Amino acid sequence: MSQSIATFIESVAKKNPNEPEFLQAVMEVAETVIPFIEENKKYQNKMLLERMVESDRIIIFRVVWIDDIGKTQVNRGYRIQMNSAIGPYKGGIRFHPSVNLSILKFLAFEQTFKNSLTTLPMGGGKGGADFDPKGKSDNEVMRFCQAFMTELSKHIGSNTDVPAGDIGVGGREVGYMFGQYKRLRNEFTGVLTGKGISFGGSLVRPEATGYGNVYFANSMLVTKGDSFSGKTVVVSGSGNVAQYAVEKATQLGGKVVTMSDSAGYIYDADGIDATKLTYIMEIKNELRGRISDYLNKYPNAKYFAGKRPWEVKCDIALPCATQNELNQEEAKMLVANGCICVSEGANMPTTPEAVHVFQKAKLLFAPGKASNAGGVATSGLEMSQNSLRLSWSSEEVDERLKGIMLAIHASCVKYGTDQSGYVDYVKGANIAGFVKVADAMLAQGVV
Ligand SMILES: NC(=O)C1=CN([C@@H]2O[C@H](COP(=O)(O)OP(=O)(O)OC[C@H]3O[C@@H](n4cnc5c(N)ncnc54)[C@H](O)[C@@H]3O)[C@@H](O)[C@H]2O)C=CC1
Ligand SMILES: O=C(O)CCC(=O)C(=O)O
Repeated sequence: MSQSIATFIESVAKKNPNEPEFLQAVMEVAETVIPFIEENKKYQNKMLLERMVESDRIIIFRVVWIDDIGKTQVNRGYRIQMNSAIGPYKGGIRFHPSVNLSILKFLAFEQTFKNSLTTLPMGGGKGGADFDPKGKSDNEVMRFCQAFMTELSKHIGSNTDVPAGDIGVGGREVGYMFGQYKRLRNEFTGVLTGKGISFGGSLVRPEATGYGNVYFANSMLVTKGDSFSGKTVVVSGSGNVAQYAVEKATQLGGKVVTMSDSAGYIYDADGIDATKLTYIMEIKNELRGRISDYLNKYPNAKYFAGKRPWEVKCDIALPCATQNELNQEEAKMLVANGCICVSEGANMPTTPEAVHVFQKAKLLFAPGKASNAGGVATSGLEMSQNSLRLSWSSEEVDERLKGIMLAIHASCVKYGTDQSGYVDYVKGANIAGFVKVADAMLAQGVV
């Protein structure tokens, strides 16, 4: 690590103590962006990266609600408004007991670069609460969402900050939050994305992150004259992103053999086809059960409690669950087993040591800020449709999504190709994301 990177990281660490995830995300960007700044006079001595690691503002608030047995519950809510240089803050809301400032700052920082890559005018933000929707009734989730939005509504708006879903926040939660915003503000507006189709949602938004990840992985494979056809694919997670990654990978001719949740993974040697995936969607989206329930209907599959799927031999790996879910040992296992492509559906699922393993082995490796950008890009398309008061067909949205993923791939190739022809997609995504935000910040003066 160069002296300038070390000094920068040291100062960020000092100002942001006890925030390991945030520091990890900043370090990964600094490693590639600081050398780029040093080569480009235009970006020098403007403190651009120093400004980008400081949030525009952070809102932290109390969320009080009453559970089904009449007990008062208290949670902590957050919204990080990270950077609005290129558009209104945009990024999801996460409800998970692990939510804290470090995790949300890492996500908001990543989101700024990701949104820049989408080609659409969206700044970076992220929010959430340490609320655990698991085991809660529908009414409890609704009361929590209403209490959360009662405070959040003061800080967001269709031209200011437009939240959406993330872990623990899907169509149900977005619906409850939208209803409360409308009630408080008497305003029917595109203040959230991921809405239901009957009240301003976009077709293909639920599918977009998973589909987009597979489109991106496919673009990487195409650079090697390859495709998904006949490939064995290992997927982690079984939520929104994982489900649609499995659907698209299967449609493109891949055989997906694993899915997981925080308790373990299932391995189905015959492949998780469309019928089996419908069952997983029922387990996860309606019954809100565990991935192990898959064996109730498909007893030939195996369940590995407390384990992650990276030990399974595969050609392509799609980590779609959560941050730091794929470590150095697991990366070595994937490489040793002949994996050729890893494309992140989740945000920062691969630890920095694991990323280095993939890059050293010259694998096709895509960082989430590029490969999972299809979700927020389609949220951007939802915002456009809301502004136009129109709704586009599935085909039209999917075509635009494909076009955006191709454009992101091209940007990564432009900024990430080294002299040997190897594409460092991490470097490419970081620099391409940085350039657009930095240019806008320079044009807007010292703010
Ligand atoms: N929903 C979206 O449009 C986007 C989501 N992402 C990222 O994708 C990832 C998954 O998000 P969603 O599918 O939306 O959430 P979800 O709530 O629908 O699913 C989350 C999945 O991760 C698993 N999970 C959670 N914590 C875990 C842990 N500690 N260990 C193992 N598995 C765990 C859950 O069991 C579930 O399968 C997250 O990193 C999120 O930030 C990224 C871009 C957009
Ligand atoms: O669609 C959005 O605004 C949120 C997507 C998101 O949270 C993400 O890209 O991580």
